Amino acid sequence: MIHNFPNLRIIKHPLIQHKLTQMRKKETNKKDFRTLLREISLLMGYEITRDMPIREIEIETPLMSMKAPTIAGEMVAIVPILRAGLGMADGLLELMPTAYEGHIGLYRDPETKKPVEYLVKLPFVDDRMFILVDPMLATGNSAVYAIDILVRHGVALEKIKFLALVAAPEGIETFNKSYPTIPIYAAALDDCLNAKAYIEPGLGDAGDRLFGTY
Ligand SMILES: O=P(O)(O)OC[C@H]1O[C@H](OP(=O)(O)OP(=O)(O)O)[C@H](O)[C@@H]1O
Ligand SMILES: O=c1cc[nH]c(=O)[nH]1
Ligand SMILES: [Mg+2]
Repeated sequence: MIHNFPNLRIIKHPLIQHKLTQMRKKETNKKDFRTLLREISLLMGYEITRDMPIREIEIETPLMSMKAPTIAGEMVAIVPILRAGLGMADGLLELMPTAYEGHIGLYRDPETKKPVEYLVKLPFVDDRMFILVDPMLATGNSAVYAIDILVRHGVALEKIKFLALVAAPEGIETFNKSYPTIPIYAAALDDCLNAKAYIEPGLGDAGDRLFGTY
C-alpha cells in the first residue's frame, strides 16, 4: 500500500538496513539486540544531525591562527521514551557525548493501548533541539503523549525531531493528526499493527528484548 507521509524520512543506509534485519530475527539474543540498536542509533544520529547549525571561531593551530567551524547554539537534548528508548539514546550519546539527556517514562496499558506516565525529567529548553527517541512507533499514542509533554515544557515544535527504528502506518497517521510538521526519522515503515497493536512484521517487544523482561 502506498502512503503519503511528507514528514517521514526513511533512512536507507545499507548498514542500517542490514543491522535492522539482524534485530528482527527472533533468534537474535538480548546482547546482540542491544548492540545492534546502539549501532543503528549512532548511524541514524549521523543522518538526523546533518542540519545542525555551525559557527566560526578563532583558534590557534600549532602553526598559526585560523577561523574554524564549530557547532553553534545550545547542545541538543536527547529524550528517550523509557524503557526501549534508552537503547537508542546510547548510540546518540556516543555520537554526541556532550548532549543533554531527558527522560520520559511511559508504558502502554495492555488493555487500552494508551500511555501511562511514570517519570518526566527534562533539561532546560534554552532554544535547544530536542531529539525524542523510541524504537517503535505503533499506535503513535506514546510518541504523541511525549511530544505533548515537551510542548508543555516550552519546547517549540520546530525544535523537535522524532527518531524511531520501525514505524507502522497507523502510528504515523495518529502522530500527524497532532504534529504533522515534526519530522519522523525511521529505518523502516512496516505493514500494519496486529490485534495486540504490535507492529507487523516488526521485531517483537523492543523493551522486553532489550532488557530480557516479559
Ligand atoms: O506507539 P505505541 O502504540 O504507543 O507503542 C510504542 C511504545 O510501546 C512500547 O513501549 P512499552 O509500553 O512496551 O514500554 P517499554 O518500552 O518499557 O517496553 C515501545 O517501546 C514504545 O514506547
Ligand atoms: O511492535 C511493537 C509495538 C509496540 N511496542 C513494541 O515494543 N513493539
Ligand atoms: Mg516503550
